Parts: sequence; structure tokens; C-alpha cells
Amino acid sequence: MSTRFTATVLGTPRIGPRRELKKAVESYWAGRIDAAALAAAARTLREQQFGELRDAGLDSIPVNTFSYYDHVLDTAVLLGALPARFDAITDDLDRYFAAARGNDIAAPLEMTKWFDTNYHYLVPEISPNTTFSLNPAKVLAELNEALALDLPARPVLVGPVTFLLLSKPVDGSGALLDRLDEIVPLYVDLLAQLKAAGAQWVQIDEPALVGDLDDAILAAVDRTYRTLAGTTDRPAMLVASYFGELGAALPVLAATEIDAVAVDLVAGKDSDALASIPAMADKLIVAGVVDGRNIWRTDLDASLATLGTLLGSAGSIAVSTSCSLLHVPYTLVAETELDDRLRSWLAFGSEKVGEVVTLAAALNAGPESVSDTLAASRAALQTRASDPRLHNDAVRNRLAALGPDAATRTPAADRRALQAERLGLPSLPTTTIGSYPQTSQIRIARAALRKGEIDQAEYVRRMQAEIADVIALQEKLGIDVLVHGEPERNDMVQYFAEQLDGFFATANGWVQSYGSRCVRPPILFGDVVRQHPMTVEWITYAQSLTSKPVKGMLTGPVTILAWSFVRDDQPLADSARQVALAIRDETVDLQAAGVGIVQVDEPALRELLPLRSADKPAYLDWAVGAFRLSTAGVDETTQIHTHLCYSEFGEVIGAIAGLDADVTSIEAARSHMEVLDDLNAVGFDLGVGPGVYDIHSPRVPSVEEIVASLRSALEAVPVERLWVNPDCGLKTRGTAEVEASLKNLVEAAAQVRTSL
Ligand SMILES: Nc1nc2c(c(=O)[nH]1)N[C@@H](CNc1ccc(C(=O)N[C@@H](CCC(=O)N[C@@H](CCC(=O)N[C@@H](CCC(=O)O)C(=O)O)C(=O)O)C(=O)O)cc1)CN2
Ligand code: MET
Ligand SMILES: [Zn+2]
Repeated sequence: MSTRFTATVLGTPRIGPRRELKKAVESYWAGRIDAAALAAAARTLREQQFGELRDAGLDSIPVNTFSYYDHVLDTAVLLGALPARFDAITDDLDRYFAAARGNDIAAPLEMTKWFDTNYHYLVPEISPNTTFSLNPAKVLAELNEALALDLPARPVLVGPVTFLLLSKPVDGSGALLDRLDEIVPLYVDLLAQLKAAGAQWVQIDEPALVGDLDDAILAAVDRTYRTLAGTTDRPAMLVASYFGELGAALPVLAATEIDAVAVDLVAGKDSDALASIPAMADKLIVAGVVDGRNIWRTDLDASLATLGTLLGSAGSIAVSTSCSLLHVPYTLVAETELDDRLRSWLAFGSEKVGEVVTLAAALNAGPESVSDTLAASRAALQTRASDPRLHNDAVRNRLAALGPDAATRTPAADRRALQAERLGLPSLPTTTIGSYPQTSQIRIARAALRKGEIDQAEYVRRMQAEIADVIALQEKLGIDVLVHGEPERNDMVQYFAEQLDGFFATANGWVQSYGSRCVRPPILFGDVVRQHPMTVEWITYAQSLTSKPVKGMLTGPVTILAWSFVRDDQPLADSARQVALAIRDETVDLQAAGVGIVQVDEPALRELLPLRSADKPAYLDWAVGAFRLSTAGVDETTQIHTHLCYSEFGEVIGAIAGLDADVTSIEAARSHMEVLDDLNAVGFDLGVGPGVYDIHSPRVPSVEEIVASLRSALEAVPVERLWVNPDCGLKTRGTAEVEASLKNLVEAAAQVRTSL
């Protein structure tokens, strides 16, 4: 077998340490730079990164983890599987971006969550007419680029089983695993080409195998990897899993001739199973002991112990991250405002690479060879465990004193009548989800405040002016329940985290969310305390400008946790109750300020759903409980709304009903209102606003199509329960298209009302 390596990572961030790729791609879209300039910017980023990984001491370096937009879209291109509607676009790059973002004639591919992360991939569409063909230009180019720098480059591919399981059958396609016979030969061909180009190793990612496995999937794994590993004309083959354990897929893979398996030893529990599989004895285990999903410094002693137990199970061991570093920021070096103690607890991307190298050195040359590093790590873990900021007795006592009724409201039917009387809304009330366009004016004002170029009073004046514009626009359009537009929020999670004790925010900790869009997940490190109201002044200001009701707008506890880096020293459920209490206090303050409707968004409810069925009920139980705790502090005349998006809701439909929110706005435009039937099936009988148009595209929906959506919704939901709203917030859209779309939405609601 080929030379074995000892230290690697499964993948890397790619947006650029200062979001250089985001800026280059957005400049290309805006026509400010050409394709050559974009390619040059991308190449510079890759070469910098390659150099850093090599200099850090990795002896196998992933390539082809770069992407202009998304690696699943790249895989669809690799396999010639873009839908025919993009065929007319002759330029490769423009066709690629059209598939990602849509254009005037063709809708983009759907976007959905990458397993249980906040990264979104584009869902390939496979129709009976899809004729797969191999387009290896990108992976070969990135391989050659790395080999030219004399790097131990390991091309990374999304595996055939995962690719098909993540794709969507369209135009009457049947089970997609049946299409393996068409794509496995392309992988065989590609493996030969990678070998000919000089690749010693290839990494084939099969994260879908950490989900529920049935016999069909296991048979597909067996068939695929017998074929792929059985070809002799190939590099050494690593099959990588992450985000959980391989479980039953592990012995199946081990029985094939693959050379190495990567296991996630942070999220999964494959280490015991590895020991009992004799076939592992001549393979390499790539042990994912450094957490690629979270930002805490690794307990190196514990990792060494884990590695030690694996030593007897395999031919050899390499140290790695649990998954790609795509999900963490580049480096702590960019965080200039952290206090030194906090900093010592953390490891971002480059620090994790350092941990991998240290662990590999300890394995190869003995722990003495890195004793100083091990000692520093131990000391940092100690200061973290003993830091007083981790515990707040007042919060813990408050939570302990809450009875079960703290999460229970008056029965929904009783609330409905009281709220109807208080709010006096027309039938089919119109509303929006919260945010209005985050214009560059708004972001520049925030940047100016940060740099001290304007003071807080000036910042408040500018945000109030934005709020006044948004209120005026909604009044002009004739919307019934108004929002303030969220201009003051850099992000719907970070905004709250910045004001809560127990969290800290990063200055440059950007992580790709989708395409060129990034987030800076806050870091939850201690008990959560709300020191002061977080939204009341903005909402009451907005309410002072109009006689229509303005919704208070909050983010729910599950979503705040899902989009943060969370503490790993207590169950997530406990953290959720602490955050819930802070949100609950905010709802009560909004109510006291006269606000009659409060929306508590939970777009990430589905995202945190565990990947294996056995773990799902316990999650849904605490998640629903935390939401209810956050919303049951108000009295029955206050109408609670929630909002859900970005997912297939099938598996969480029961939980949605369990939230007991008076009104739920839910993404539905792309799924054609099917979600309403699903809600009926679980006896859901509360208010619901199925999104009537897709906000992810700049296209303005016509009155007729919104009318058609509403009529189809009315087949599933009685008029008394139906609300009219877009699919999600409008922050990524332009002002002109928002105004045109909402005008049509109001008009459509009016037409349907008069026809009732
Ligand atoms: N956390 C989170 N996860 C989520 C979502 C979400 O809203 N939040 N929604 C879904 C994903 N959708 C998303 C939609 C939009 C953006 C998004 O627009 N991100 C912005 C950054 C938002 C932000 O933090 N803005 C800051 C900083 C903005 C900035 O770049 N400022 C410039 C200066 C101003 C300028 O030149 O524009 C700078 O610092 O250099 C602010 O407004 O203050 C971006 O990538 O551009 C992200 C995710 C699911 N996951
Ligand atoms: C990703 S869900 C977004 C909800 C939020 N209130 C908004 O409108 O932006
Ligand atoms: Zn949304």
C-alpha cells in the first residue's frame, strides 16, 4: 500500500480569512471583475492555505475542498448532472452560478442544510433523463496546482452513495440509489485519472452513512466500494465519515479493499466497533479526535488516550479533525479583542491543525516530544473549568424553581377569542417575517459605529430613520401586522448573543453559511443572563409611528444555540433552558410595553434534529420544551408567533404543533403547500402562514400566482386560521423587488378576501 500519512484534516474553510472569496465572487456577479480576476483571487487563497497546512506539519493535504459556491454543486458538475434548464448557458462559470442562484429564466437548485450543520448545500436534481458524464477539470486543476507546489495532495470527492442520497428525484425518477450503476463507472474513470495525475491518496466522503441505514443503503455501500476499491488503477483510498458514527456501515466498508477509513470520534462512537473488526488490521484509521465543529481547545490527554486504544485495532493510525474545518473560523490570530483567558480556551481552524500535528508527534515520537504543548493545553483546560463566569446561581435557582406549568399557556382556543378581540385583524391578515433589506447603508453605519466614526446616538438616529421608512412602506402597501425591519441586527442570533452574559462574539470568526453568505457564530461559554431588555426600545419606537400592530421580534432558544458554538461542559438541553429564560423575560417586557404580538423565530428547529432516529425523540422533547418556556410567560391576550424555514418539516411536524404558538409562519412556497396537509394530519389547529412566495430569488411573484397559492392553502386550512406572508425574512433582497412583491401579496390577499 502507498505511504501512510500521520496527520491531516478532512477539509478546510474556503471563504478566505478576511472573506476574500466572498468579496471576489460578489464582485464578479456585480460585473466589477472578470472571470480571470476571480480565478486569480481564488488561486491566491488556495496557495496561501496549502502553504500554511504544509508548514504546520500535515503530511497529507486535502485539495478540491475549495469551491466557488458549494461542493455538492461542484459534484453535480463533476458528474454532468446539472438540470437541462441550464443547458442554454454556454459559459461554464455562468452556468454554475445560474444553477446556484437562478436567473431570469431558470430557477436555481433548492438549497438545504448539510446534515445537522448551518451550512447549506444545493440539492442536485436527478431526472430519468439525466445522462451522467465525467467533467474532472476542476479536481484535476486543483490537484495539479497543489502537486506543482510539491504538496502531498489528497483530492477530496463527495462519494457516490452520499451524492445520490442527498439528491432529489425529479420528473418521476425512482429511488436514486438505483442510479449508482451509472455513476460508479465515472468514479472508476476519475480514480484512474487522479492516479495518472500523481495523486497518492484520494478521500471519498460518505457522511450520509452516519444517518439511518437500511439494507438497501448497506447493499449499495458494499457494491460501490467493492467496485471502487477493487480497481487497481487508483490512488490509495480513504473513505471518510463524519457528524456521527458509521455503525453498521463500518464492517461493510472494512470488508472491502479500501485502504483507510476516517471516523468522527467526537460526534460518533465507532472506536469500540473498530477493535472488533479483524479486517481493520491492515487498514489505516484516520482518527477524527479534534473537533471540526466546535471551537474549544482539544483535551489532548483525552485524545491521546483514545488514540492509544485504537492502536491495537488497525494497521496504523493517522490523526485528523472529526470533519472538515469548513464549520469553524480560520484562526484565533484574527481575534484581537478577546481576553487572554478566553483565548487560551479556544482553537479555531489553524489552531486545530496545530493540535492534530501535536497529537501525531506524540503518537510517533512519544508524548515527551511535545510535553510543553501538552502541559499548556492542560493548564488552559483547568482555567476554563474553574472560571467563575461559567456558573450563575441566580439563573440556576430560577430554573430549578420553575414548575411544569411555566411552559404551559391557557388552552389555544381560549386565547384565540381574546386575541381576536384585542387585535381586530381582517381575515387573511398580511404580514412579513421580520427583516427588511439590510442595505449597505445600514451595514456601513454599523461599521462606522464600531470604528468610532459615529457615536451611539447617531447610530440610533440612523436606525430609527430606517425603521420609519419600513413602517411607512408597510402602511403605504396596506400590510396588516407590521414589523420594524430588524435594521439594528447584524444577525438574528449574534445580535442577541452580544447582549447576553455567557456569550462572546468574535470580530472575524466568519463561517460560510451558503455561497457568499457568512455568519459569525457567537461562542456560548457560561451561564446565560439577560442584563437588560434587548429589543423593547426599537419595537416601541416602531409602534409609536403607527396605529397598526407591530410585532415584537425575537430569536428562539433552539436557534440561538444551533447558530452558536455551544459549551461542551453541560447538556445542550440545559443551555437551552437558560437561553429560554432570557427570551421569556424579553417577551414579558415587550408585553409590558404594550406590544400585542411577539414572534419568536425557530428556523433551526429542524436543523438540530439528530441524524439517527433513536436520538430524535429526546431532542424534540427538550427543544419544544425550551421554546414553550420562552413563550409561556405572557398572558393569553398576547399573540405568540413563530417562524420556521430552511427545511423539510416532515419529521418535526408533531413538534411544530407542540410549540403551541398562536401563529406559525412556515416556508412552503417551494414545497407547494404540502406542509399544510402534514400539519392537518397531526391535528394542528392554530394560525398558520404558509409562505406564498420564495424570498431566495429576486423574482417578483405575480398577483395571480400568489392568489393561486392562497387558494390552494385554503383547501387545507379554514380561512379563520390562514395568514398571508412571504417564506422568510427579506434581509437579502433589494428594496425595489421587496416593494413590488409585497404590493402583489397585499393585492392577492384582497382579491381572495372579496371572493370568500
Ligand atoms: N446565524 C445565522 N444563520 C442562518 C441564518 C441567519 O440569518 N443567521 N439564516 C439562514 C442562512 N441565511 C443567511 C442569510 C444571510 C446571511 C448574511 O447576509 N450574512 C452577511 C453578514 C451578516 C452580518 O454579520 N453583518 C454584519 C457585518 C457586515 C459586514 O460585512 N460589514 C462590513 C462593512 C460594511 C459593508 O461594507 O457592507 C465589514 O465589516 O467589513 C453587520 O451587518 O453589521 C454576509 O455574508 O454578508 C447569512 C446567512 C440559516 N442560517
Ligand atoms: C432565517 S429566519 C429569519 C427570521 C427573521 N425574523 C428575519 O426575518 O430575518
Ligand atoms: Zn426564515
